[in-house]
Amino acid sequence: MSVSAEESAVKVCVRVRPLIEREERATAEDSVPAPLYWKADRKSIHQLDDGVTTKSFSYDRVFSSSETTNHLYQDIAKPLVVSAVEGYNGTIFAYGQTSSGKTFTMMGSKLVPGVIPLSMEEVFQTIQNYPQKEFLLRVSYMEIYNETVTDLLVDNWKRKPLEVREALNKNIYVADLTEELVTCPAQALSWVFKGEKNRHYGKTKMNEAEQSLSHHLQNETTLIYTSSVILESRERATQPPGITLRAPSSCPHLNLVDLAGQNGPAKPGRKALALRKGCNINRSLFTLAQVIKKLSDASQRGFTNYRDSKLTRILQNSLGGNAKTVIICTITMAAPGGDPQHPAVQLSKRHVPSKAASSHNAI
Ligand SMILES: Nc1ncnc2c1ncn2[C@@H]1O[C@H](COP(=O)(O)OP(=O)(O)OP(=O)(O)O)[C@@H](O)[C@H]1O
Repeated sequence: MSVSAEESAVKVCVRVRPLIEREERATAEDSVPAPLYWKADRKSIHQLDDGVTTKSFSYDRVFSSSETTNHLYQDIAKPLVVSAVEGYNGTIFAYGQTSSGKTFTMMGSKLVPGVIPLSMEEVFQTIQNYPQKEFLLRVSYMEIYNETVTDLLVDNWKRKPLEVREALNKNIYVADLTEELVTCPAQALSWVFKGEKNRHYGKTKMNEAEQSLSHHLQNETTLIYTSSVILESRERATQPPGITLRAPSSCPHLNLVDLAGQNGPAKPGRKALALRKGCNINRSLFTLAQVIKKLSDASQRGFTNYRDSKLTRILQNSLGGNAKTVIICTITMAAPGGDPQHPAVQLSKRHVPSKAASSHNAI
């Protein structure tokens, strides 16, 4: 089975989150609105300098701040989840600066479920449409921290670095990664919650005031989290009793990945180790951005070196080939966009120095 040529196997989207209270005013005492650094339309975002568009970046889709998670899910994630049940590998990435809405989009809350719980429900609902197949569903949850892979479904004291290996059939796998058998969405989600709880929050040598912004700063050293649903299936045997003729099984992976916020340039107080970690964060994200660009843009040819980082090596079978990929860049209009390392800038399909850009209808 292969992804049909007319539909692109990689979709790059942007999700704009609504402004939060602290962004709505220029300063705490001020009633003046904070400046906006971006505007958006259905397929592009535009960098603003003093309200004037300076550059525009295009994507498969831009979701405005008024579009719900469910809307985003139905539009770009559901087709990929359904394909995973049908046998394609699939990966959904959330990528964005700290506090840009990755967790809101991927995990959501009880009231507004995110892409992960919605996908779990979908998987179990969709397999009902295939009574001729038997499914064996498993969940894993790993962390890539400083280019080291660990299993977040095992207790802290038992955790050790895991090796990435290649099987005889050329499939890449993480040796000894726990895969828990699941039989309903709630059970699958409970393993994801366990993995979330075991996340690694590194501490940086920032000053007290910075530490107090802990939720944001923790992400300076929070890296890459991948929860996967492994959808092993085979046709039910229809032979008379006593004859065992088993059809070959298919075993696609549905990977749901939370990528670290971008790690900015060196800040005072950060020591050498933290800097090395920064390089490794950037290695994974840089290599991923290169791979995504090559896969999503037919004009970008050449050898794709998946081996350049742990993330792309592990996801090698799920990127390109028999696979579908969606990447959701979360942004806020209130964060400056001039940095070429900005996630949305790194992953844009194309950017145009703007004149034409200002003629787009903003959303
Ligand atoms: N689309 C949205 N609609 C409404 N609120 C949102 C949306 N996206 C994010 N938020 C809110 O913005 C805040 C930051 O979002 P969130 O925690 O998801 O960001 P994050 O990128 O996961 O941050 P961090 O990297 O620090 O973990 C939260 O209070 C969240 O509820």
